[in-house]
Amino acid sequence: MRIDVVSLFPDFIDQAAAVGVVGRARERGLLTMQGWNPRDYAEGNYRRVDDRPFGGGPGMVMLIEPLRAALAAARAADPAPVRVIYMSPQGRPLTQAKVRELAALPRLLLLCGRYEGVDERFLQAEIDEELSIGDYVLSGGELAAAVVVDAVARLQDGALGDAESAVQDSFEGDGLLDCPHYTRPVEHDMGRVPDVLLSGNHAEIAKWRRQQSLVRTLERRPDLIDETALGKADRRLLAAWRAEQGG
Ligand SMILES: NC(=O)c1ccc(N[C@@H]2CC[C@@H](O)C2)nc1
Repeated sequence: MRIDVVSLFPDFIDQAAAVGVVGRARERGLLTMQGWNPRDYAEGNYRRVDDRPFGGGPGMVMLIEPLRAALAAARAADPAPVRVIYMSPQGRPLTQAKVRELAALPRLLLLCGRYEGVDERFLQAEIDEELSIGDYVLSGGELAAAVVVDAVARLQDGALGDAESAVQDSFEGDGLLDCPHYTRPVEHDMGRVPDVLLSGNHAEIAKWRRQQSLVRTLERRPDLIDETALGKADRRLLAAWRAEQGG
């Protein structure tokens, strides 16, 4: 997968995507990235990339032309079709389902704004979709873009050592929250590892983990689960847990 990032701080993303799973995916050629700085395409000796907003008000707005030139250069760098995404609080919320959709594409281009944002005419003309990583305002789109890069990179085939671990994550596969995880030591002043995980009984371990995911999702994020839509096995696991709780 190729990801181009249009940003006034292209190195920012590069550093955020240089370590861990994403860094390894890039080393393995599973993901290639390139940054494009609109300032490199800005005219005049001040190389302006922003200007004052029509209608007044605080702050500055990013100019169309430097963005248009940077986007054109990025498009031309590779023949593959590209999905152009603008990161902003006005975008649709990023979900794991959307991440899976994006991870399957050959190319993404992430547009990162600064200041008060981008001239609306550019967005209307050039953007395929606008995405938000959450209902809060950041000083630039770069951190939001880095989130998209991380989420799609880890889903590239071969990115995670054990492909399984991508499936067990929260929101993976069935949209439930992840179960708890434990490692050595078995005994600790903070508590003991649940016996089922020490049993070697993989069927029981899988059931316990599923039950934990169901219970945690119901307790912490009931908005993510529709109990009436659960299968018989899941309903049985919940009933058993409630019985144990004396519920
Ligand atoms: N929640 C988000 O995904 C998000 C994205 C971008 C952002 N800030 C940039 C700065 C100016 C404008 O381009 C938007 N804030 C929040």
